[in-house]
Amino acid sequence: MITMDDIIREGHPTLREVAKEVDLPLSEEDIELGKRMQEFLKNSQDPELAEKYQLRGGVGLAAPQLNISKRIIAIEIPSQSEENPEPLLSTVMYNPKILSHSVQQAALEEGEGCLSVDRPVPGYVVRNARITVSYYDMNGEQHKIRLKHYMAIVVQHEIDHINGIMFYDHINKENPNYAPEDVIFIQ
Ligand SMILES: CNC(=O)c1cccc(C)c1Nc1nc(N2CCN(c3ccccc3Cl)CC2)nc(N2CSC[C@H]2C(=O)NC)n1
Ligand code: NI
Repeated sequence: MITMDDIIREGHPTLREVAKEVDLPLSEEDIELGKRMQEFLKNSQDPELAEKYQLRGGVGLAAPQLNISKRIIAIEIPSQSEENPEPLLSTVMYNPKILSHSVQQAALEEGEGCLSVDRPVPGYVVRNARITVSYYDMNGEQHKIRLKHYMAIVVQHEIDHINGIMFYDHINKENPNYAPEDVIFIQ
């Protein structure tokens, strides 16, 4: 199983590379990697397993964070309500691509954290509020989905990783708490 020891930290050159597209049809290896990335996220959200294996909680993970420079990201966003246990978004995206996005922007009110960054970096990470993403799933099916707010932010954070971009690259140097007038703040 993937643990924090497998996750490379800022300063490692792979985090600044543009990752390579994966070949289709997907190889067994790439399918297995996707499954392991998703399993890590689920484990990281389980209080007992996170404690037992000292995992930091995450809702997204990109292959470059495992020192694998491939365009693969895993997203596991748990349900926010007790009634509906279904996760908000649970998928592995191969060769994800943002096809279009809103002019409207959004930012997490509390700033962003990253499993490859072992320090808090305060400031607003201003991103597109809504995006249309195409990707292949682990069965090789192509999808085109529209995401907004928290889900859109998480997917943009992970797609940044396969392009060698870190969340703090987006934080305004002069004023980390800068955000456009009409930004949507996400709790
Ligand atoms: C510096 N301030 C902060 O970190 C920060 C501080 C407060 C609130 C937010 C909202 C913050 N921000 C932030 N919190 C998260 N989590 C909250 C905890 N959660 C989680 C943890 C444990 C079990 C289950 C779960 Cl669900 C996992 C997800 N995740 C991200 N990001 C940025 S986009 C990719 C995503 C990611 O997975 N990062 C590792 N940012
Ligand atoms: Ni990250």
